Amino acid sequence: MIHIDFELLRTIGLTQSVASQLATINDAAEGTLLARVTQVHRDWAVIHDGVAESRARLLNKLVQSLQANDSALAVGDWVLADTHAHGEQWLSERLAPVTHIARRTSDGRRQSLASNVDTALLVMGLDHDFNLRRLERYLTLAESAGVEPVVVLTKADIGHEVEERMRQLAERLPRRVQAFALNALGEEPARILAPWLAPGQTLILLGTSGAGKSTLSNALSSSRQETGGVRGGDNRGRHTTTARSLHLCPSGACIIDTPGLRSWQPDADEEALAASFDDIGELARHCQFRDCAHEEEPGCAVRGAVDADRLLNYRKLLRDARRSQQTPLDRIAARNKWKVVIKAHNARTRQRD
Ligand SMILES: Nc1nc2c(ncn2[C@@H]2O[C@H](COP(=O)(O)OP(=O)(O)OP(=O)(O)O)[C@@H](O)[C@H]2O)c(=O)[nH]1
Ligand SMILES: [Zn+2]
Repeated sequence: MIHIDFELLRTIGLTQSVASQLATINDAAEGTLLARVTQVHRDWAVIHDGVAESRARLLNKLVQSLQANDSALAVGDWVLADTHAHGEQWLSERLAPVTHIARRTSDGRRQSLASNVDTALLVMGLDHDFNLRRLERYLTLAESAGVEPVVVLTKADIGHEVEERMRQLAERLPRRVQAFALNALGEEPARILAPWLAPGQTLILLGTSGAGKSTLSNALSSSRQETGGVRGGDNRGRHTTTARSLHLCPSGACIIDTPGLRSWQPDADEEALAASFDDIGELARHCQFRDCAHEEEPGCAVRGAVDADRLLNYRKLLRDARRSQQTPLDRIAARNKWKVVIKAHNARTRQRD
C-alpha cells in the first residue's frame, strides 16, 4: 500500500478517483511515491510530488505498457516513482487518467496533450486571432475528452468589434458553452474564472500562439511565465512557452500551460463530433431524407437553421475524422477502388473515341 499525503497532493490536483486506484496496487516497493507529470520528454519526464519538481526516467516496462495501449505519457498524468541507488528516480506505472486530451497532427499521428484535466480554457484573442471555426475545433477537442470547455476571449481592451463578435459567438456556439471577454493583463481573469479555480481543480489553456495563454496563466497563478512581445506588423506572439508545465494558483487550482497548437484536429471520432455538434443532429432528425447531407436536398431542416459556416466546419471535421479512422489498409483499398473506377472510365472514353 502506498502512503500518500492527500491534502498536499490536492494542491497539484489529486482527486479521489485517482487516489482510489492506489488501493489496487499491491506490489509497490518501500518508498514508492505518487507524483504528477509536469513535463514530458523522450525517455524522461519532470514530476511534481506536491513540494518540488524533479527529473525521472521511464522504466522500460512503463514504456511498453503505454505502447501496448496505444497511449503516451502526458502532462497531468499521475505516476508511481521509485528512487534507485544514486538517487535516480524511475517511473514504473501510470495511473489510468480520468480525462485525456489528445489531438491529431496533420499527418494523422495521435498526440497526447494532457491528462486529468477538469476545465479547458479555450483562449482566443479578440484581435486577428478571432476565428470561430478554430474555436469549434477546440470545443470538440475538449468535449470529446470529457473536459468542460470555457471560452476566454482575451484582448477585450484592444480588440476590434468586441460586441459584434460576442454576438456572433453566442449565436453560433451551443448554449451549454460559457464564454467571457476580458483583459488578460488585469485582475479580471481571477475574478471571472473563480468558479473553475476551486482547490483540486486542474485547468488547461488551449489556443494559438499569441492568444494570451501565458498572460492568463500569470494572472491566475502565482508563478511568472515569460510572455512574448508581439512582433511589429502582424501582432503575432513569438513561441515563448517551450515546455508544457504546471502552475499553482493561490485559489488551490493548478494550470497546465501548453505551447500554441499549429496544425491539428481533435482526436474525435464521428460519434464524438456528433455530440459536440448536437444542435445539427437534433435538427437533422426533421430532414425529409434520413441520409440528408444538408446540401441541396429538398426538405432539409438543417440548412438555414444552423449557421452556414458552422455546418461547413462540421462537414470538414467529419471528413477529417473519417480519413483518420481509416487504417492504412483501408486507405490502400480506397485508392485501389478509385484506380479501378478511373481505369473503367478511361476504357469507356477510349471506346467512344
Ligand atoms: N492588451 C492586452 N494584451 C494582451 C492580452 N492578452 C495577451 N496580451 C498580449 O499579447 C501578447 C501575447 O500573449 P502571450 O500570453 O504571450 O500569448 P501565448 O498564448 O502564451 O503565446 P505562446 O506562448 O506563443 O503560445 C503579449 O504581449 C501579451 O501582453 C489582453 O487581454 N489585453
Ligand atoms: Zn438536411
